Amino acid sequence: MHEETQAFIAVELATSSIYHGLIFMYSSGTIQILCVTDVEMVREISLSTSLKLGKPTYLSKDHGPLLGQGIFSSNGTYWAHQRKIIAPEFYLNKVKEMVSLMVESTSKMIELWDEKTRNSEGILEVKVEDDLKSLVMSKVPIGVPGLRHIPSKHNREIWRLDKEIKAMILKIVRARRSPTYEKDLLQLILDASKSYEDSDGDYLPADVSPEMFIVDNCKSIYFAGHDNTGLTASWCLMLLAAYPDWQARARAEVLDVCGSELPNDGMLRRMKVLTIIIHETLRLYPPVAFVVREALQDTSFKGIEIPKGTNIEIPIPILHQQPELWGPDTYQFNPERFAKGIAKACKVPSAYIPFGTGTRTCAGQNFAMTELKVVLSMILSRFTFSLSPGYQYTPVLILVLEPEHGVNLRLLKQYNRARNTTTVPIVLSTYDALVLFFNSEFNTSSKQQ
Ligand code: HEM
Repeated sequence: MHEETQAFIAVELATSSIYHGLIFMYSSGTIQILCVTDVEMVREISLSTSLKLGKPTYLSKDHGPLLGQGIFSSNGTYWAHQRKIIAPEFYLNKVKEMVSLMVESTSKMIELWDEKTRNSEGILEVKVEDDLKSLVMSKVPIGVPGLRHIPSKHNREIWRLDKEIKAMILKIVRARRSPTYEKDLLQLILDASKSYEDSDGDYLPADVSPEMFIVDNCKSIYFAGHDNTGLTASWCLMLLAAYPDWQARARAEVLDVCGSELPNDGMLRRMKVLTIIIHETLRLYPPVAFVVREALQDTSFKGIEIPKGTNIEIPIPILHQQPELWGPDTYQFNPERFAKGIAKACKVPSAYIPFGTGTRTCAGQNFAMTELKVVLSMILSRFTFSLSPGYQYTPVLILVLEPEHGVNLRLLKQYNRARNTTTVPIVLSTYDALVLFFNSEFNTSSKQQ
C-alpha cells in the first residue's frame, strides 16, 4: 500500500467515531488487514457491490490447492458468471427436492449407529479418518512470501493431494460426458465449461482452462459445503447435550410434527424450536470465523478512504457476542432470543452474519439449514444424549471453528414406548461421525449425478 495512503488511513482511523465496535489495522506477514467490528461499517460493507469489494487475492494464491479460482475465491465478471450458474441450484425450490435424499442419507447413518450399538453390547467408540485434505491445507501460512513454493514435506503433501483430488474429480466428470444426464449442478458446471471451450475461452481469465473451471468449482463447493454443515451439527448436538431442557423441547417438537414418519419439507418448516436452536448455535459457534474482502477499487466506508488493494476482515464471533448488541446473557446459550425472528434477536440485525454478508453471502444457506434440520430432527427422534465424560471442550480455529478433540456424546437409544424396551447407552465421537457422514453424502450425490 502507498505510504501516503497508509498514513491517511491511520489518521482517519484515529479520528473516526467508534460505534459498537472497532476499526483498526494489523499485519500478518506481508499482508495488511483492516479489521472491522463496527456494525455501521459492517452494514455499509454489506451494501457494497461486487465490483467494489471482492475476495482477497491471497485466498486463491495461498489456498490455491484448496480453492483454486472457483466461486469462493474469484472476483469480477468471472465470479458473477459462476454465481449465476451455481446459486440457483440452492434456491429453496431446488433444496425442497433434495429433502428425500438428505433423509435417505441420514437414515443410513442412523442405521449404522443402531447396528453398531447392537454389535458392541451397547458401548461404542467410533474413530474415523478426519478430512485430511482440509486439515493439511489449512496449515498453509498466509502473508509469508514464497513459502508455498518451497518443496517442504508439508508442501509436497499438499501438491500430492491436489493432484489426487483433481484426478478424482476429472474421473467423475469423464464418466458423465454424456447428454443423458439430468441438469444437476455438476452438469451445469460441465455445460458452462463446454461453452467456454466452444467460444475459445471467452469470459475465462487467461490462466484458467475449462478443465480448471470444473475442478476449481467442484473443490470450492465441496470446501464451502461439507465441513461447515458437519461442524454446525456437531456444535448443536454438544449444546443440546449440555442443555437437556432444550433437547427435550426440540425432541417434543420433532415428535409432535413428524409423529412416526420421516421428516419432509413441510414438516421441516414447522420445526420452529429446532430452527432457533440452530440460529443460536451459529451465533455462538460460527464455523466460518471471518468474512474477508479486498477493495477492488478505491472506496470509502463511514467516511474513511479505503484504497484499492486493502484487505478487510470482519471477525464474526466478536460481532455475534458483543454484550452491547446481544444483552448481558450474550455468552449463554439462549435460543429464545431468536423466537421473534433474526431481526428481533439483536439490536442491530446486520451484526448476525454466520453465512456472511452482501453480494458474497453463502450460496448454500438454504441447503445447509434444511440439511441441519433433517439430520438433527432424525437424531433427536431416535436418541437422547448427554456429554460423554471423555468430552473435552476445546474449540480451535484452524481454517474453521472446530472442536479439537471432537464431540463425544453418550447416546441413549429412544425405543418406541409401545414396545416397552429399555434405553441402550453408546459413546460416540459425533463430530467424527458427522464429518464422515457429510463427506459420504457428497460422495453419494456425486455418484448419483
Ligand atoms: C452451516 C453451514 C454453512 C455456513 C455457516 C456457511 C458459511 C459461509 C460463509 C460465511 C461464506 C462466506 C460469505 C461471505 O464472504 O460473505 C460462505 C460462502 C459460500 N458458501 Fe457457505 N456456509 C455453509 C454451508 C454451505 C453449503 C452447504 C454450501 C453448498 C453446498 C455452501 C456454499 C457456499 C458457496 C458457494 C459460497 C461462496 C459464495 C460466493 O462467494 O459467491 N455453503 N458460506
